[in-house]
Amino acid sequence: MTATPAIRFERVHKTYRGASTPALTDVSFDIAPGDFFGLLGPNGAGKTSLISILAGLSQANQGRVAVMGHDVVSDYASARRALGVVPQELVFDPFFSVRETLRFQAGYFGVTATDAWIDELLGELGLAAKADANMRQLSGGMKRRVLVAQALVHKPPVIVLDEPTAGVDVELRQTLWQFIARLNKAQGTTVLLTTHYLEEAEALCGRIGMLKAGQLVALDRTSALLSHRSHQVLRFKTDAALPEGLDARVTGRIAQIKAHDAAEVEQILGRLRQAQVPVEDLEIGRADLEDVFLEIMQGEAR
Ligand SMILES: Nc1ncnc2c1ncn2[C@@H]1O[C@H](COP(=O)(O)OP(=O)(O)OP(=O)(O)O)[C@@H](O)[C@H]1O
Repeated sequence: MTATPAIRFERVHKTYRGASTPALTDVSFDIAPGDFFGLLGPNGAGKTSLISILAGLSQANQGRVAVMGHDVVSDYASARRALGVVPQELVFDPFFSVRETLRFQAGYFGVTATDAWIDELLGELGLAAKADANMRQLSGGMKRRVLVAQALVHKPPVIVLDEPTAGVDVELRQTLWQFIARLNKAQGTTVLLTTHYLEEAEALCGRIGMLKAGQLVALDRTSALLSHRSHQVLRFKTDAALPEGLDARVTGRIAQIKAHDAAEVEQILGRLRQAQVPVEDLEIGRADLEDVFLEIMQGEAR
C-alpha cells in the first residue's frame, strides 16, 4: 500500500469568470510526505491559482485536491489545519504585536501555541528582538519573516511558500532556507515552494513540477531533469556582441551557449575567435535548471 500523499492534485481545471482561456487545465500530480517540491512556471502559468485552490481560497471548476488525505472542499477544516501557507502578499492587522499576531493565528486553528514554540520560531527567523513591536513598525522584510512564523505556528505537516523570497535580502533568504530545510529534514515537513529563482529551486527541491499556460509540462526528480539534458553549456564573460546565429543566452556580461559534444565546443570557440570576440573566464559545465526550464518552456507540452 502506498502512503497517503501529502498533497494530491487530481484533474484540476480552473477558468476564472469572464476569462477566455483556462488558468489550469487537467493538472494532476502527487507530492509525497517529506518531499521538498518546487512548482515552477513563468508569470501567469497558474502557480498561484493552484495554491489558492489548495489553500481553499478559490475553488476548482473540476477535479479534486487533498491535503494529507483531506479534501480541501468537503473536509476544509482538516485540510486547512494540515497546511501552513506563506502567501505572496503582506496582509496584517497593524495594531497587534508580533507575538499577539502569532498567538491569534494559532488560536484560529484551535491550537494553543506555547510561548516556548513561539520564541523558538521568533529566534529561528531572526525576530526575537521584535516580539513586542507592533506589526506596523516592521520593515517589509521583517513582516515577511512574521508571515513565515504565522504559517508555522500551528505546526502543520505541510507548508506552502508562494514566492517567499521575491524582493527579500540575501540574509533573510539564507535564514529562511536554512530553517525550512531543517524542518524538512529533521521533522519530515513536506514543503511546496513556488519561486522564480531557479538556482534556489535547484539547490533546495528534490522534485520539480513545471506549469506552462495552465498545464503540467514537466514532473520529475530535480536530478533526473538535469541529467536528461544531453548538452553541456559553454559559459564565459565578454563585453563584445556575439556573432549572428549562435544560440546564446546572455545575462549582462555572461554568455551561455549550448554544446552537444567536443566538436561543437570547438566549432563555437572557432566562431568566437574568427569574430574576434574576447572571452574571459571560460568554462564548460552541465546544463543548470535555468537551461532545462527554458528548454521546456520553449518546447512543446509533454
Ligand atoms: N482572480 C483572477 N481573475 C481572473 N483571472 C485571474 C485571476 N487570478 C489569476 N488569473 C489569471 O489566471 C492565469 C494564471 O495566473 P496565476 O496568478 O495563477 O499565475 P502564476 O503562475 O502564479 O503567475 P506569477 O508568476 O506571475 O505569480 C493568468 O492568466 C491570470 O491572469
